[in-house]
This record gives sequence, C-alpha cells and structure tokens, in this order.
Amino acid sequence: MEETPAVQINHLVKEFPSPFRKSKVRAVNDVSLNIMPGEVYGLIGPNGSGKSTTMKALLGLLTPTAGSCFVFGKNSLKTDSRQDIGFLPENPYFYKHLNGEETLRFYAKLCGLRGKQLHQRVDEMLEMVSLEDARHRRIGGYSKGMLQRIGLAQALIHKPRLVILDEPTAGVDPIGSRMIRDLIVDLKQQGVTIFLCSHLLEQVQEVCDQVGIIFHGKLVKEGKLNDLIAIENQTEILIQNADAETLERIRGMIEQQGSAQLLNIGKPRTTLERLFLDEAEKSQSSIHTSSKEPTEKGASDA
Ligand SMILES: Nc1ncnc2c1ncn2[C@@H]1O[C@H](COP(=O)(O)OP(=O)(O)OP(=O)(O)O)[C@@H](O)[C@H]1O
Repeated sequence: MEETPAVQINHLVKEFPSPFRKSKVRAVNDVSLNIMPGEVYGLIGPNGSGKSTTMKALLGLLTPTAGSCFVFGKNSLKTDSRQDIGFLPENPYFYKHLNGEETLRFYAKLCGLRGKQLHQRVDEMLEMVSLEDARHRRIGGYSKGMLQRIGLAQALIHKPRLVILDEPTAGVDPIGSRMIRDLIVDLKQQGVTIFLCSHLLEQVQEVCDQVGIIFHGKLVKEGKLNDLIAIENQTEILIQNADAETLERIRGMIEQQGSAQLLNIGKPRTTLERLFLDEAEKSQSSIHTSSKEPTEKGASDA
C-alpha cells in the first residue's frame, strides 16, 4: 500500500484583492508539492514570493482560490487536519505578562494536555529549548532568540507529526540559529516531518532533504537537495596530508588525459558561519576557564 504523504498541495492558487487596482494579487500560482513522512522540506524564495501564503493555506488559515491542500490525507480546510500540525509563525506573538512556563502551560492546555502529563511535557520542552533558567521570566523581557525558542516549544508541545516553521531563525544570532538548526535535526531523527521556509540558504542546505524554489508565486524548481546542487560534469577529490610531489603527480595525470581539465587545487573553505561559531565557542570556554583561575590580584589577596 502506498504511504500517505504528510503534505500534499495540489495546484494551489491564492489571490488577494488589491486595494489600489481592479486586478487581484496572485500570491501563489499553481503550486503543487508533496512531502513524505519524515522528510525535511525547505521552501526558499525572495520576499513576497508566496512562501507564507502557501504555509497558511496548508494550515487552513487561508482558503485557496483554487486547488487543495492535505495533511496526512486530511483536507486542510477541516479542523481535524490541524491536530497533527505544530506551527511556528514568522513573528510569533505571545502574552507578554505570562512567563515562559505559563505560556507553555497555556498552549499545552489548548492542545488538551492535563495534570501530570501537562507538567511533564512543559518541563521537557523548556529543557529541549534551553529555557529552564528563564521559565519564571516574563515573555515581555525575552530576547528575539528566546522568543523563537519558546515559539518552537509551543509548536512541539503536543508532539505533532508535522512541524511548519516560517523563517524559524529570522533575526536570531548565529549561535541561536545553530541551536534551532540542531533542534530541527533532532526532530528529523525522531521521524517528524518538517516544512520550513527560510532566507538562510546555508541552513536550508544543512537540514533539508527536499527543496522547492518559489518566485512570484510559482514553484520554479523542486527536488532532492543533493541532486539539485550536484554539478553534473565535475568530480571533487578531497585529499588529506598530500605533499607537493603527490599533488604535482596528480596534476600531471589529469593534464595527460585529453578532455579532463583541472579547475582547482587548493584548500577547502569552511563556512563563515562555522568559523564564527568556532571562535564564539573558543572565547566562551576561555572566559569559563579564566573565571575559574584565580587572577593575580585574587591570588595575592588570598
Ligand atoms: N492578506 C493579504 N492581503 C493582500 N496581499 C497579501 C496578503 N498576504 C500576502 N499578500 C501578498 O502576497 C504576496 C506573497 O506574500 P507572502 O507573505 O506569501 O510572501 P513570502 O514569500 O512569505 O514573503 P516574506 O519572505 O517577505 O515573508 C505578496 O505580494 C504579499 O504582499
């Protein structure tokens, strides 16, 4: 028997009335895509290309002008399709006077959790997004990174099978972004299906199995990430500890072969993000070490 897709979007069209023109704005133009259970799908595109509108139609928050959306086989317009979904909107809004723990308890109750199960799940989520220390702080005082993490925790509180993340790392610094990325990888390992959109292409590349590129509401390219980014007529050979003589011999062998052309011999580059995170980690651990070591003054005072 064929497996039911976690997400099925069929020829979705969404038009909005335009306040200044007689014609309508076509935000999504005949988009079709499928996401199988356990896959991580990244929808990428410039501002205003229709990513959020596609997600909102899948969530049943917008009615399609044409076409249809299904979540694990249930039509998105039916309320019960939402039971399987966790959603982190682009700019999550919370009650500012509640603290982190109260916020999660509120969402857990909305999802039908009660008693011991509710308390356990709230604790688990606060630990998962590393906000245990901030559980009693009012949400109004949370930083952007903390807000995204509590947003992620509310999206996951009821153990959804599908998680929809609209720009999960928007406005979050690289360390916070890395943490959210790691959480996405953990969810994927647990078999959760993830549908996300992001402007951070490097992150999409790190976590997604499938990618769709959307421009002006149209899906212009779609497929497995590794197939899309492979350069068909090139081969990469990565060698460690090769001396100059070996490299020269390899160069000679390639040059002897008529059609082959050596494009580059050089050192592979790390990413700027990786470099930044490594340096941040180093300075964090040196602060940690120096705070344990007695300073000269402290030592003489002792
Ligand atoms: N409620 C609405 N009423 C009118 N027009 C809308 C509405 N929502 C979205 N649009 C328009 O639809 C188009 C697609 O918007 P959408 O928010 O889906 O893009 P996006 O790709 O998510 O952009 P961003 O990356 O900036 O979040 C834009 O032209 C936008 O102005």
